[in-house]
Amino acid sequence: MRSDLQHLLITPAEMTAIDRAAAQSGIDSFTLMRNAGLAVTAAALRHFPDARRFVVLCGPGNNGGDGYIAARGLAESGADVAVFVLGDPARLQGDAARAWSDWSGPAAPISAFEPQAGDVVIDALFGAGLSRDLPDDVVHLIERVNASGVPVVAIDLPSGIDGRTGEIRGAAFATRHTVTFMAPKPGHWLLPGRSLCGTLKVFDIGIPARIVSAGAGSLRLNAPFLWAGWGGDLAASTHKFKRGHLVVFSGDRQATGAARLSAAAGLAAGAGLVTVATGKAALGINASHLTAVMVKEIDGSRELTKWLQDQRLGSFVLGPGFGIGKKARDFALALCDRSLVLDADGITSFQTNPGELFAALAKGGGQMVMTPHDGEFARLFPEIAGDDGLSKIEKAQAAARASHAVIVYKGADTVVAAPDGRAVVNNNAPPWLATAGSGDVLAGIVGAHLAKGMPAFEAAIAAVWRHGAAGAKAGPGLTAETLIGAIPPIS
Ligand SMILES: NC(=O)C1=CN([C@@H]2O[C@H](COP(=O)(O)OP(=O)(O)OC[C@H]3O[C@@H](n4cnc5c(N)ncnc54)[C@H](O)[C@@H]3O)[C@@H](O)[C@H]2O)[C@@H](O)CC1
Ligand SMILES: [K+]
Repeated sequence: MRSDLQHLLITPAEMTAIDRAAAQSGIDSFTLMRNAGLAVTAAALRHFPDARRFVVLCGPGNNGGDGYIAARGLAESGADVAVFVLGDPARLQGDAARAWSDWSGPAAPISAFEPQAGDVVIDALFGAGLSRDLPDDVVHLIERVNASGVPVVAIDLPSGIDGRTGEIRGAAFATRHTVTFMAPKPGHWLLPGRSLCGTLKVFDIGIPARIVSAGAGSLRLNAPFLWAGWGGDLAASTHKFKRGHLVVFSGDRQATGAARLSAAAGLAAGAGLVTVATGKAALGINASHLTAVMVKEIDGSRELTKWLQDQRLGSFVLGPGFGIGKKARDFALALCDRSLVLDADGITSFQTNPGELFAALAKGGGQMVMTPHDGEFARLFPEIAGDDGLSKIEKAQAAARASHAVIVYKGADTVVAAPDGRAVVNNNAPPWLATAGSGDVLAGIVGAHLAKGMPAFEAAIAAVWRHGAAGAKAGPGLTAETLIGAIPPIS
C-alpha cells in the first residue's frame, strides 16, 4: 500500500463516491467485496489460529456482504463457523445478496447468539453505511459481546462507530482488530472511535490509487511527508538569523514559568534566537532564570509597537501564563500582521468579543496559529463547539474558516485545520503527554517553525507531530522539562 494512501482520511461519503467511480471505470464491484471479505478471513486466521469457533455477525448492507464472504473463506479453511444475521437476508441487494447466496451454511438471527469461551466474533453488522443510532436489539447484542470479553475483529469499522465523526451511535464493539479497505476513515482516528478499533489494518482491495486519490478530500493523518521540504534548514546547522527570531511574552511576576517553557522549547525546536519579552516587574525573575534565551523589557503597547519596527522579529507566542484581559487583547491585535501563536490566556482574552480578533486577522494578513483545548475552543467558538452534528475535524475546519487562523484543536486526537479546508488528525501523542506545561512547549515549537518561515499550517502540523514524538521518547512520567529535551530533529 502506498504511504500517501495510508495517510489519506476518507469520509464514508467520499468512499461511497470512490466505490461508484471504481465501478464506472469497469472494475467488478463483487471482486472488491470478495477481496475485502477474504482479507478479513486472512486476518482472523492469522490473529486467532486457536479459535474454537468464528462467529460472523452480518448486517443488512454491504458490510454484511463482506461478512458472508469472510464466513465462507473461514469455513473453506476448515474452521468452525457460525453465522448470525440482522434482518432478513432475503432482502439483501446487489453484491451483498450474491455474497449471501454463496454462503451455503446455516444462519440464525442475532438474538440467538450467546458468546462462548473460544469464540472469535467477526463484526460485519455495519460499516461505512451506519447512518443513525443503533436499534435496541443491536445495542444489547454489542453490550453482551463486550461484557463477555470474547475477541472481536471488525470489518471496516467497529459497528456503532460513525465513520465520519468517530462518535458512538448507541453502543459500539470494543475490538481487538479492525480491517478496513483502501484508506482509513476519520472515525478510525478520532476519539472515541480510535480507542475501540484495536490494531487497524488498511487493506488494498484493488481500487486503483488514482481513483482513491481523486475521490479523497483534504483530510490527512499527520505524518512528516506533509511538511517535507519545509524542515531542512532547521535540521542542518545554519546561521542563527536564518533560523529566525522567536519572541515569547511573559506573564506577570507570579506566572513567568510558562513563557520560559515556551521559549526553551522554541530554542530546542530550532529557532535561531529566542527572546522573552517581559514587563518590568518580572524582568529580574526572567533574567535570573534564562541564559541562552534573551530578555527584553516590554511593558505596554507603546513599547511593543516601537519594538515591532524590527522586522527581524520573526514570530511571537502570546498566551502561556500571560494573564487574561485588555493587555493580552492589545498585544494580540498589534501582532495580527505578523506570525503569531495565540495560546491559553491569549485565546481566553477574546471570549467576550472573538469577532474583534477575527476581523483584525482578516485585515492584518499575518499568519496566526491558535492552539485551543476543548474549553478554550468553546470560549472562542461557542456555536461551532455546540453543534453536535459536526465531527472534531469539521469543528476545527469551521473555526479556521471563521477566524482566518490555523486552528490546533488539542486533545488526545489533536486536529489541525487551515482556513482553506486542509485538516490533519494527529495520532502519535502518548496519553502521558497531557501534563502541566505540555501546551506551553507545543506553542514554543510552533513559534520556532513560524520564525524559520514555515507557512502556518505546516508549522502547526510539524509541531504537533514533534511534540507527540517527544512525548513518546520522554516516556511515562515526563515533565515539561524532559519533554523539551526529547524534541526530535525535524524530519
Ligand atoms: N469501500 C469499498 O470499496 C467497499 C466497501 N465494502 C463494504 O461496504 C460497506 C458499506 O456498505 P453499505 O453502504 O451497504 O453500508 P453498511 O453495510 O454499513 O450499512 C448499510 C445498511 O444499514 C442500514 N442502516 C444504517 N444505519 C442503521 C442503523 N443505525 N440501524 C439499522 N440499520 C441501519 C442502512 O439502511 C443500510 O441498509 C463498507 O463498510 C465495507 O464493509 C466492501 O463490500 C467492498 C468494497
Ligand atoms: K463492522
